[in-house]
Amino acid sequence: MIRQEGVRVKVPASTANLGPGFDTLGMALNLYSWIEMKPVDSTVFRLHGGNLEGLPTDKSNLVYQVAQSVFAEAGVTLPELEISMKSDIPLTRGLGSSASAIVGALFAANLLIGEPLSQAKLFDMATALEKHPDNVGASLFGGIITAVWDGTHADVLRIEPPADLEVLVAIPDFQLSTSKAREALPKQISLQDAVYNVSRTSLLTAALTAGRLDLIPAAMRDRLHQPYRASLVPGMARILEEATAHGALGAALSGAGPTLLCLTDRRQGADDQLEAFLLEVLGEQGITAQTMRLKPCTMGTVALTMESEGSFLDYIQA
Ligand SMILES: Nc1ncnc2c1ncn2[C@@H]1O[C@H](COP(=O)(O)OP(=O)(O)O)[C@@H](O)[C@H]1O
Ligand SMILES: N[C@@H](CCOP(=O)(O)O)C(=O)O
Repeated sequence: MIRQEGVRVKVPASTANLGPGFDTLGMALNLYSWIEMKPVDSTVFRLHGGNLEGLPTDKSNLVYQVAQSVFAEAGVTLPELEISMKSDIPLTRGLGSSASAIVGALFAANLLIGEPLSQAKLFDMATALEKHPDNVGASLFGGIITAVWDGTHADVLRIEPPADLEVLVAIPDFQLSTSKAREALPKQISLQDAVYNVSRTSLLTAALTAGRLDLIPAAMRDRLHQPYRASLVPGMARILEEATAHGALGAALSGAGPTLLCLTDRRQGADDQLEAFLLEVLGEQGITAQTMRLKPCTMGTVALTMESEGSFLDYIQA
C-alpha cells in the first residue's frame, strides 16, 4: 500500500564514539532534520535552510538513492518522488548529518510503502551504507546505543541516557569529512592501546547504563583514534586534556570531528566557564566556532502526522 498523501519524518542528530567507543557507541542529540517524501509524476527536491546548500537536487541525491534501495528491497517500483528536507544539523562537522539523511530516507521510504521492512532490517541497511553502526543506531533508535557490525548484520542495545547528562558542543567553522578523518588512522595499534580502549569503553557503557556520571572522567579517554586526528583540529589536544578542569565530565571529538563535545552534569551548571574555555582555545588557533547546549534525545526517528493542511515548512516551524 503506497501512501499517496506522502510521509514526514523527524530524525535526531548524533554524536559517535563518545571518546573510547570508536565505531560502537553513539548518542542521539536534540538537534533535528526533517524529510517529507511523496509519490509524484516527476522527481523534485525542495531543500530548505543553509545547512543543505550545495547538495544535489537530482536523482544522485543520497536521500533519493537510499529511498530507492528500500523500494528495491521491498520489490516496489516508485521512481518519481517529491523530497522536501530541512536540517538544523550542520553538514560534515561530526554530528551525524549523513547518518540522519540515510536513516531519515530509509524510514520515510519504508513508511511510504506501508512498512514492509523491520526496524532491524533498516538498521542493517543503514549500517551497510554508513559503514559503521554508531551514528545510524543513535539516529534510528534514540538515546545512547552500543552496537556491533559483522559486515552484514548489526546488533544493538539502547541505553536510556542518565537524566542529568547534558552536552556542550563547539562546532568549528570548517568542514572535515569522515572519510578524510578516517584516512588519518593507523592500520594497526598496540595491544596496550587496545586494552586501554576496551576497558574504558566497557566502563563508560556501564557508567552510562547505571547513571554513574562520576565515572565518566576516568572512562572517557581514548588512544584509538583521537590522537591521530588531533592535527586535523588545532586546539583539540588541549581541550581533551583540560576540559575536565573547566567543569566537563569528559570531552571527546564528536564522531570524526571537527566538532568537540563535552559531557556535563546538569546539577553542576558549569557550562559558561566551559564554553569560554572551548572558544578561547579554538580562538588561539584562529578557529571561530559556534557553541550549542544540547541534551541527549531519547526519541529516535519518528513519523509525523500528514493531517495538517500546512506546507512542509509551515508544519515543521509550527
Ligand atoms: N540531507 C542530506 N541529503 C543528501 N546528502 C547529505 C545530507 N546530509 C548529509 N549528506 C551527505 O553527507 C556528507 C557528510 O557526511 P560526513 O562526512 O560523514 O559528515 P557528518 O559528520 O556530517 O555525517 C555531506 O557532504 C553530504 O554528501
Ligand atoms: N565512528 C565514526 C563516526 C563518524 O561520525 P561522523 O558524525 O563524523 O560521520 C568515526 O569516528 O569515523
